[in-house]
Amino acid sequence: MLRAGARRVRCDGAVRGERRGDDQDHAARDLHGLQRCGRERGHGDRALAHADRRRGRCSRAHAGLASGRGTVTAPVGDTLRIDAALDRPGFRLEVAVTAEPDEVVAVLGPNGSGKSTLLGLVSGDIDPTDGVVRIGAHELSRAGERGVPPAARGVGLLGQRALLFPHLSVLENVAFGPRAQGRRAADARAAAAEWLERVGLADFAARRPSELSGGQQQRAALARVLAARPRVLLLDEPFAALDVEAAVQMRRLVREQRAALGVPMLLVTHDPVDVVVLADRAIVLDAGRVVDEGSVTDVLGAPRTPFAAALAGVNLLAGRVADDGSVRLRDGLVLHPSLDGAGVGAGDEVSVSFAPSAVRVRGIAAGGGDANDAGANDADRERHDHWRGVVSSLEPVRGGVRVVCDEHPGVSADLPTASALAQGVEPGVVVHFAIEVRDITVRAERHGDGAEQPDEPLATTNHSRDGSRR
Ligand SMILES: Nc1ncnc2c1ncn2[C@@H]1O[C@H](COP(=O)(O)OP(=O)(O)OP(=O)(O)O)[C@@H](O)[C@H]1O
Repeated sequence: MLRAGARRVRCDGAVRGERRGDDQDHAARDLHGLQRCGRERGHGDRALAHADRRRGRCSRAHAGLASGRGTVTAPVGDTLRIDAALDRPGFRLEVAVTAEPDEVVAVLGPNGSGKSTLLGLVSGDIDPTDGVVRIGAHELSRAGERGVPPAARGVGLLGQRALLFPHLSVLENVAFGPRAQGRRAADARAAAAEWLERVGLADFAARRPSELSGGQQQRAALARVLAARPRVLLLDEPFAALDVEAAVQMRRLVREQRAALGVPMLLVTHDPVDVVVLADRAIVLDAGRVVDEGSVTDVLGAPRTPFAAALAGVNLLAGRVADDGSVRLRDGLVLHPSLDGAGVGAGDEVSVSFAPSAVRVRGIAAGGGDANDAGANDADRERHDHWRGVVSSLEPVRGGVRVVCDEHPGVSADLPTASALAQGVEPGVVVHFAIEVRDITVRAERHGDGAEQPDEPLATTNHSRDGSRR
């Protein structure tokens, strides 16, 4: 069946998981090699030669997304659905994740939480132990059955390293996908030239990858993936190895292309900037389970998990709503945030989050007087929460210092370096903290869904940016 406007994709049973012929397997391996490997010198030449021979022998042999006779509909614009589990010794990934067409879902989580395993289920590197992976109505894999081979899935993968074929020109690298899919050399080159134009590399088409900067190589890799017209795009920390400027350009490029692509995308990253710039939704994995999911604003703005809090650079603390509507944190600090919309009442356990930069820090004048409190009127007290503490640590953060006090070790507060110096904020001194209550977010604490329950206040400094726990 063909649907108007849908991209026609050769199937021959591939997307139904049926056995395919040798020619197709060759082509599939070639394209998969293109997307995943590119390491082996000579692989690209051999693969191109395969593609050429294949065309001569069998005009119906296509890899991945080629169109041709006997095609079935596999439209761009299908939803990716992963409702599957994978067992390994000591680890089980069990997830239900969907990504709509034109939606970027950020996959977040600490090291070893299962992010790569999730991508592997989609790319076909790993078969599920239970469940199914689908694009639209097409099953890519089902537990216990032979899945669609990786290269026939129409899944594009852009990783940290460009992995271009070193001995091919940039143009030939990008043309590789269309050629492996059975397009004529002239067409494939024309398509490659168009993609190079789109990624701003038109003038570099004749160069070898080694003659490009890291950022340019990654742009060429993006062009190569997109020239293969994927139905799903997997982005596995694609900007992590780039310098700041190149990463900015690549993010912009991916953002520009995503609308044109109209395919579901999974983005694995440890960088909150990637999430904010590119993602529509985020899921947080921990020990193989989805422990939080929602809009980026929800997941990073009002995090439920220590990992998301660390990624977003916010304080995340556990507490309980008191009878008077205040929130008593486990370390004894009492705050008065609005509970509107949080769906919680007296006695409920909650997560409280706020940015360290939202906390004002003032040194207390010698003699114990508290300048802030002294000046605070009733209206001010209603708008702010105040507390004092003895500074236990100072650590540098961009543009300033992060202050933690003995009494509330889960609460970080940031202030400009000049301000810290001027006020004599240093370890051992007593300081005054204040926060506007409107800057505090409260969410109902979840129970029974596998979410990590913080039993201590969890400081933003407990996790490194790469997700490892310190
Ligand atoms: N090939 C493998 N064989 C056995 N166990 C594996 C294999 N690959 C990963 N694992 C284990 O599976 C679990 C999930 O690993 P995975 O690579 O998916 O995590 P991740 O979230 O991608 O981590 P990172 O952020 O470090 O890349 C870990 O416990 C890991 O040790």
